Amino acid sequence: MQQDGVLVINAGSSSIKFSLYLSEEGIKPILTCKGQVEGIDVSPHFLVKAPTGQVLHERRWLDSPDISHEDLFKHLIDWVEDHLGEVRLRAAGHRVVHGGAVYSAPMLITDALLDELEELVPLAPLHQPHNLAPIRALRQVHPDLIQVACFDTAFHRSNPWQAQTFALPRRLTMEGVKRYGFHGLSYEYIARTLKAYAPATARAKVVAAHLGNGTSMCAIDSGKSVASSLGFTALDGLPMGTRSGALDPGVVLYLMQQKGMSAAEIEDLLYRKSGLLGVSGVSSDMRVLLDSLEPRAAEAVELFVYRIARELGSLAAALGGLDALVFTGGIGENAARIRTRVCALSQWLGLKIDEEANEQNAPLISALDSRVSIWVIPTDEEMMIAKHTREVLRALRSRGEHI
Ligand SMILES: Nc1ncnc2c1ncn2[C@@H]1O[C@H](COP(=O)(O)OP(=O)(O)O)[C@@H](O)[C@H]1O
Ligand SMILES: CC(=O)OP(=O)(O)O
Ligand SMILES: [Mg+2]
Repeated sequence: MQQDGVLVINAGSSSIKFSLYLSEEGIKPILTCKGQVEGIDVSPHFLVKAPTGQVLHERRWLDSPDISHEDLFKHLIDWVEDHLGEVRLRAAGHRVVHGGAVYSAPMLITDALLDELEELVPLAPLHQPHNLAPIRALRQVHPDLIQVACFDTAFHRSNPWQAQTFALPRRLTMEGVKRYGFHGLSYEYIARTLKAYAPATARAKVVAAHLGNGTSMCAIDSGKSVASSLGFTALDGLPMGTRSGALDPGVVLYLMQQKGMSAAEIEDLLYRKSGLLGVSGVSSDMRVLLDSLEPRAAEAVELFVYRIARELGSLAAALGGLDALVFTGGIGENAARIRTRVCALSQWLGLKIDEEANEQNAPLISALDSRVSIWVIPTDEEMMIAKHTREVLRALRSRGEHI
């Protein structure tokens, strides 16, 4: 029997992730396989797994920094098409990092929308071009395929105006120079999953920490985002793998006026050469830093942890209290040492970790007498994209469109 499929694409700066879901009306999307090309620009590695963890396909391009995102995406899509079997591709859902001031819900992709999203490339140079390229590539080979953009900024549109506004002249705010926040698909998934684990906690005051290559934190009140650490661009807030996080804007003026740096050079410095990489001089990869004996690697880790603990205080203030902290993202889900350090610096807020549960990355890692509950929840941005894409399909069908 032929089944309908939804392809989900989450294209990042150094990886392209995909998932293929079966999509039957009234039934939760069923995952059939999940894959990713990692290490783009160094030595790409393509790996596809079944939900059981069984490896379905693997290929490496050793020392091939020249192979482009486009070539790798083509390889990925060829593999998907060869393995669709009885599945008829109904739609493709994409993570698009920046939705700007206008888009606060998943959108059906049209040429006009693509052009508008293209204008936001300067606000997310590490992500937006790679988010849009697979959409364009798929439109070329499958012009009739329904494609849906799911925005990382959308979940934060519930923020009160104070959380969205910079203290700049109003005309700039009116132009859209304001805080958008990112990692929204991840936070939406965390809010939903916490509701399943602990419904009363999910209705309370929660801070979620998405600690990955991109890192941010979000204050969630009764399931809604009220503040987050990322801003106009995905450069604000915490130090990240290669991004600086929040800076005194005077640093940018100094770099321009005293050092004569161009906008492109400053962009390169702040997006690609700063953060954990810049401070350690060793790596942007937390695993490497945690294993390193280099003192500057330890300092980079300590700065990362210090800034997370400070941000937690700030977001607790935005919430007017704190009932739960959730760790997610590659670092948040796996690095017990980082969680221990953050919680140790946050004892004053009523956090007390259970070290044994923490070592096991257990969902609930707080001690019984911790006032604030502490959780580790693996995120699933792809699942949220599949869900939103099905909702758009359903809306199109209910408008009588033949799809
Ligand atoms: N076991 C682990 N211990 C410490 N850090 C880890 C571990 N596994 C992954 N990480 C870190 O997670 C980060 C990548 O996070 P991830 O969320 O996968 O990134 P992306 O933002 O690219 O999706 C890297 O810094 C990596 O070192
Ligand atoms: C917005 C952002 O930083 O995303 P990522 O974690 O995928 O880099
Ligand atoms: Mg990520």
